[in-house]
Amino acid sequence: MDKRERMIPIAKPYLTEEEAQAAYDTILTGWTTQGPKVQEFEEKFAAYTGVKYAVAVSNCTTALHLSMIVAGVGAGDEVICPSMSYIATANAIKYVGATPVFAEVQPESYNLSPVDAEKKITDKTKAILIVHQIGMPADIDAFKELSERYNLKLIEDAACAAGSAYKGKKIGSNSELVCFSFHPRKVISTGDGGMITTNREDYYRRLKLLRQHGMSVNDRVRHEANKVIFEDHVEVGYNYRMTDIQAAVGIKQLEKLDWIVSERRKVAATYNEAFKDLDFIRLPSEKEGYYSNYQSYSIYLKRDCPLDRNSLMQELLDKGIASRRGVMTSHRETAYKNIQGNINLPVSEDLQDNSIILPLYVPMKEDEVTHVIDSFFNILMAPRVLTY
Ligand SMILES: C[C@H]1O[C@H](OP(=O)(O)OP(=O)(O)OC[C@H]2O[C@@H](n3cnc4c(=O)[nH]c(N)nc43)[C@H](O)[C@@H]2O)[C@@H](O)[C@@H](O)[C@@H]1N
Ligand SMILES: O=C(O)CCC(=O)C(=O)O
Repeated sequence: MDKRERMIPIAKPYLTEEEAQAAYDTILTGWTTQGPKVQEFEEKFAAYTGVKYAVAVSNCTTALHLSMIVAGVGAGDEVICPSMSYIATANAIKYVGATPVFAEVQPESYNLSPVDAEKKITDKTKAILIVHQIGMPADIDAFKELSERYNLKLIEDAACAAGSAYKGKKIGSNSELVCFSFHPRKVISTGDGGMITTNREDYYRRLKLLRQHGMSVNDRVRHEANKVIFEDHVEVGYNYRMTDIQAAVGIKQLEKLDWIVSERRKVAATYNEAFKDLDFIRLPSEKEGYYSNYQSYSIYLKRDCPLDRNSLMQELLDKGIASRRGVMTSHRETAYKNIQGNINLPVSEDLQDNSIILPLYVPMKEDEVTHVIDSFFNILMAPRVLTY
């Protein structure tokens, strides 16, 4: 066995023979791009999240882009969002010519702070884009109240949050536009893929048009028609379709979602229990009413942690354990660094620099979990020569 095979990876999608068979069967039907499987996946996803409509797209980045358009965000507008998110969050705002205005996150949850978000509101603000970072729901009620008070649109980037819940309701049903990802680093995967959930029929209709070139009568309808029908392209749209092959996989993944989340939560609980007495770290915590799918398990290393974050990552890697740095901040990426002048986000920067994400996937064997825990202790508790 070479070293890569022995490695404990950061993540692994839970894909089985069942998903492979579903993709195989779909290929043999001869209808491979957006068609009946996409429709079935949408209906099942809408039922799962408790909304009227779901629209499948190629990934969560395109879901966010289309959501910006239907929410009416455009050139000259500002959208408040966390910098601490995968760069796709900010990019979707840029795609429509608007400006992402980065606000701080709360250190315990890695999620947008309603207090700082309110400070960033100007007369150009059109929307707030909240992110349920690494699967932990953001403070949705506070943002609903804020967006109502200032007459702003509220959009949810739930890329990481399929299967998470807020005050007893699945993420997806709490606001007008909620965007999901099925990238392989997420809890369920269709290879790549995305979904938008909404209760608004007008949004639903426009999203369906926009994802397929603004086509008034789609190919499937024309295919099945026994009368000649011609389509019109009613506005400039996009090719943001999900394929039927992906949707067939998604249907099988959705059936497993609650089970996958419960398995992920068991691993998170084992980590929490093992590390609970280490004073120099802060563990993830769920407030009352918040239910995380633990898309990632992130630990914050406090000032008195015996080892810096990057050295800890390297020593874990030397023991065959992959880890990742804390969630990135967009304002420190080259693409955003210079466009909005000096941005001061000390909490986000500190979290990015001093957090570490540990492996978590399904099925994670008991000896793998134990190896991560033991290695974490051995590395951090090893006697060290003090260099100061
Ligand atoms: C939430 C964010 O998480 C991810 O950031 P990250 O730094 O934690 O993880 P990444 O290194 O990008 O995740 C890739 C890891 O996810 C696992 N993986 C397993 N299968 C795949 C795959 O097919 N494609 C990719 N890209 N990754 C796959 C592997 O362990 C691989 O190393 C990013 O992929 C972002 O795209 C994502 N939004
Ligand atoms: O592009 C990526 O690496 C991840 C972004 C994502 O999750 C998505 O667009 O669905």
